[in-house]
Order: sequence, then structure tokens, then C-alpha cells
Amino acid sequence: MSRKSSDNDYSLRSMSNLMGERRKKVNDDGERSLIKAPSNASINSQAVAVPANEAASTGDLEREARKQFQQDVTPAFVYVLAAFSALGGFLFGYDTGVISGAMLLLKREMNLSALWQEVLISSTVAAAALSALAGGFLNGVFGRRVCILLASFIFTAGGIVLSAAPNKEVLLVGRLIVGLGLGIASMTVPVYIAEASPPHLRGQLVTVNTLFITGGQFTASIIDGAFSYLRHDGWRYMLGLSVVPAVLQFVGFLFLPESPRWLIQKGLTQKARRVLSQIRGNQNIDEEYDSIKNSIEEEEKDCGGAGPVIWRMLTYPPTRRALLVGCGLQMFQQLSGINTVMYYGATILQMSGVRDVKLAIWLAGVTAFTNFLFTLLGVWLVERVGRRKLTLGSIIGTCLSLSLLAIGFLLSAHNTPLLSPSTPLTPPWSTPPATDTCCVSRVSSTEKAAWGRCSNSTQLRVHTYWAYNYCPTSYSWVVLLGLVLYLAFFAPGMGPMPWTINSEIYPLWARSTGNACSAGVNWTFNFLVSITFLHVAQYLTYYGAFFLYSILALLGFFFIYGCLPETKGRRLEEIESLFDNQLCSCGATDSDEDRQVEYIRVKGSNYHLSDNDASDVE
Ligand SMILES: O[C@H]1[C@H](O)[C@@H](O)[C@H](O)[C@@H](O)[C@H]1O
Repeated sequence: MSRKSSDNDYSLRSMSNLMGERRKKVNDDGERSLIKAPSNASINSQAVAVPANEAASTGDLEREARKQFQQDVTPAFVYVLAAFSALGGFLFGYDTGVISGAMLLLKREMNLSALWQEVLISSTVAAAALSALAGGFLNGVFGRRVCILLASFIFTAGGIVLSAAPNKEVLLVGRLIVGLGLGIASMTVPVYIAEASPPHLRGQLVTVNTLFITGGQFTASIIDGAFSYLRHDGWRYMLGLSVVPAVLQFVGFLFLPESPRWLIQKGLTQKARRVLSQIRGNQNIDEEYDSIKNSIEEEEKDCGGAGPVIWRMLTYPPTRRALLVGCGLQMFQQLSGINTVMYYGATILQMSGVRDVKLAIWLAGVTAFTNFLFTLLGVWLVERVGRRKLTLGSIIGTCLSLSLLAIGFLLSAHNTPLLSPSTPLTPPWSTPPATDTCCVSRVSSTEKAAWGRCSNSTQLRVHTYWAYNYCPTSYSWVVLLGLVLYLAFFAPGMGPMPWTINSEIYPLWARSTGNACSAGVNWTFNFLVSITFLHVAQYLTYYGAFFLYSILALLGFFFIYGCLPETKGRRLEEIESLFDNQLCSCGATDSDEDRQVEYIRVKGSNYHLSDNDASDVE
């Protein structure tokens, strides 16, 4: 009986549903309980104890289970629920993406200094970091649904303030409000979706949330492009339009249920059963309900120490390890430099030959679209290849393409064409390059081209760097290739997996706090990387900066290789056990991934029939 693991999950799951039905029937008849499906074991390694007189019927059972599985369709309700939740992801992407285009109009209309521009952009990210941390407490006390309602309310309020802002101070208030919503939404939505999804769809549905993030970033770039033609007040529409998805989500969530897991944790068992039946359609919910309830009871026994949740997490080895993995993943996601590419993508693309300034806004859209497209690939891959392999493949590809990007910048900087002083500073160049290299003076302005051979003068070498946007280069295709490869590798794995994995690696009692901490780490490193990028590029040069991100991505690879276990197909209640061993032994689970395991009734006990242990079978 050798099957692919996913088939295995389905049939065992259906089989245990079926067993639940039988158990009920038998109990109703007053007979002894024939079949017991343990609630806390791995699905892949689920022990099914079948009494001897029933062993022969296991084949029938399985056949029946398969038949039933074919009729078991995941109810559309789960998809509706995931889509409404993922609007939080859309707003995350929209609000972080829309500001770059809006800023081009704002700085002209409000006469914004560079400092104000930086403050308006980064205040949102900083506020998100703080509110993500606070979101852990809110989630635990008020539940996921209330937090999502709160986040969409905050997004709506922020959108209204931004679109009506009479001056830059009010704009700042609006950006801070939006940031508060972002932090709460970014940590709550993945948890809510993970808790409501059936295990075989969980990875895909949580990854859809990141698809909505990148979709939001892409939509933002289209809206930016469209309203950039409206020279007066165009930014009001750009910033204000976020109100539409926010209101949609708020109204939707008035009708959507609370997470059944949170309800059980709070002792609201009847309500939890109702919600579970609603989201599982025609399936039997007894097993899932029992499993959640048992694991909550066990958790209370195991780690019922006193003190705040974060303290209990840090002093209990499995949750401490999970927290380290979760925060590490989020940190390396940001250290791989995604937001330098997202925020400065247009500048990088300008180098590849398209020099029309008016196209700059639309070019950012190309980058955002590529990110979106390849996140779609991640949704498709996550349940096929699993989280671990997807993340590892993604980060190694990210590391290599960052190096290629750096090599592109290096080649451009070291093969500068010679330009005559009469060559216009603004491209396109009609006159053939003649005598000198063009550089940009950091002292006067990073935006203006200056003349002089960088290599000949210490003064110039210290204070100047290669002006990618101004100077012609025949190596821009290397940069373009590096950029496309970067997004193609990053978007399916390193983009969504940190969010997906964090939504599933913590036991229920630690889930909101764990996600709050890891989302806080994500926003903090997002803030640090994006605020330092231009300075790092100045001090280390562009190629130095991208080599640095490449090295950081390589460190991330080793971290993930050593520490990240596979969580695919497991019930949320089982995942904690993956962190029972030393952190760096997690990688060892890799080899077990495809092992087919069956439990059958042998000589009165549950024997483990594995590929290499087929003896002793009755
Ligand atoms: O997973 C998302 C996604 O990859 C976005 O494109 C990026 O802007 C975010 O910072 C990240 O958390």
C-alpha cells in the first residue's frame, strides 16, 4: 500500500472521519468501541488501532474512505473566509507600495524636504513594527476576528485622514495610523487563515495572503501610474483609494466567524463546534475538535508555568526554538533586500536602458508585477514541494541572483564609457562618448551628474559614485537579468514562506505572541534595510551593497538548512513536536519527508511498518 504522501493524508483523514462515524454508531448501539483514532499523532504517522476482528476490513475501510474523500469537497466558505482575510494582505501591499508614486507628487505640491519624505515613508513601517507587537496581546484577549475588524477600521480611518490631509503634519498622522493597521493585520491574518484551513490546504491559503500583499503592491503601482497624470491632488486619490478594500473587509468580517481554535481556548466550545461544522462542510468534525481540545489541555499541563506568554515561550525549549526559527526567517527575508528592490526598482530598471523619466512610475509596476507573478508560483508549489525545500531553493537562488545583480553594477561602474565634457548630462546621449567618466557628487547632490575621472582623484573617489541613472553602460542587461532572477527566486519562497511558516509553528497558547514577535522583527528589519539602503549604497557602492545582501542571504541559507523542519500536511496541534529536539537537528527531518509510514495491528499492539522494517507482521 504505497501512496504519495498527500494521498495518504487525504485517505487517512477521510478514514478517520469515517471511523468517527462508525465509533458513534457502535457507541449508539451500546457495543464496545471498535476503533480509536488518536488525536495527537502525526497524520503521516497516524496510529490506527484496529481490533483483530476488524483488521481484515481495513482494506474495505480504505476503499470506503477513498470514495468518501472523492465526495469530500472543501466547502467554498473556507475560500471566502481566506479571501476576505487576505484583503488585509492586499492593504499591507497597497499601503507600503502606493507611497513611492504619491511621494513624487507630494514633494512638489507640499514642498517636502528629503527628511520629510523619508519620515513619511518610514513612519508607517516603524508604527507597523510596534503595533505588530501589541497585536499579540490583542489577538490573545479579543480574538482574531476582532483584530481583523480593528485593523480594517484603522485602515479606513488612515485612508480618510491621508486623502483629506491639508498639510504634511496631518499626512504624517495618517501614515502613522495606517502603520498601526498594518502591524495588526500582518500578524493576525496568517494566523486566522491557518487556524481555519484544513491541513492539506493550509499552506496554499496562507500563501494566498502574500499573493495579496504583492497584488496590493502591484495595484498600487498601477494606481500611482494612472493618477500621476493628475498633477493636482493626484496623491489624494492614490492614498485614499485604500479605503475601498478596507471597508469591504470590515463589512465582510461582520459576517465571518471567529477562529474555532481561539474559541476552544477560551472555553466557548459550543460556538467552536458550530464554526468548525460551518467551515468543514460535510465532514465529521469530532476528530479535529477533540484534537484541538486535547492539545490545549496538554499544553496547559506541559507549559502552564506562571508569567507572561513571552516568558513562558522563552523558558520552554520547543517554543523557544520555534520563536527563533520564526524570527530568523522574517529577519532573513528582509535582509535579502526585497524592499530595496521594491522601493528602488524603478531606479535599477532605468539603468537597463529605458531613460524616459515619465516611465519611472510605470517601471516600478513591472517590478511589482514580477513579484506578484512569481508569488503565484509559490502558491502552486507550497503544498507540492513543501515549505522547507521551497524556502531553501528560494534563498539560494536569491543569493546567487543578488550576486549577479552586484556583478552587473560592478561591470557598469568599472567599464564606464568616456564622455566628452560637451556630452549632455541627461540621457539619451547623441554625441559619442569621448574623454571623461561621469560621476555623481555626493556632497552637492546625489541627483546630479558631475564630471571627472573617479579613479584619478582621491577627492573625487571619496565623494563620488557612479551615476547609474545618468551614465550610459553596456552592462545594464546583466542588472536587468539579475533583477528578474532575483524576483523569480525570492517571490515563491522567501516572500511568502516566513509568513506561512510562522502561522503554523507555534502551539495555540503561544501563537499570537509568536506571530507578533516575528512580524515585529519583519517590520523592524524592513525599516532598517530600507532606511539604510541609500547610505549603504553610497559607502559600499551599489555593487558592494548587493554583495552584502547576497552574503546575508547565504547566511540565511545555512540558518534555514540547519533549523527549519517541514510542516507540510501536519495538523497545527502536531507541529510543536517538531521542535522537541535540538534546533539544528531540524534539518534531519528532511530525509523522513517522503518516507511512507503505516501503522497496522500486529500481535496485539501498534507496530510501525516502515520501508525498512517489514518483519514481524502477523
Ligand atoms: O512577504 C512580503 C512580500 O515579499 C513583499 O513584497 C515585501 O514588500 C514585504 O516586505 C514582505 O514581507
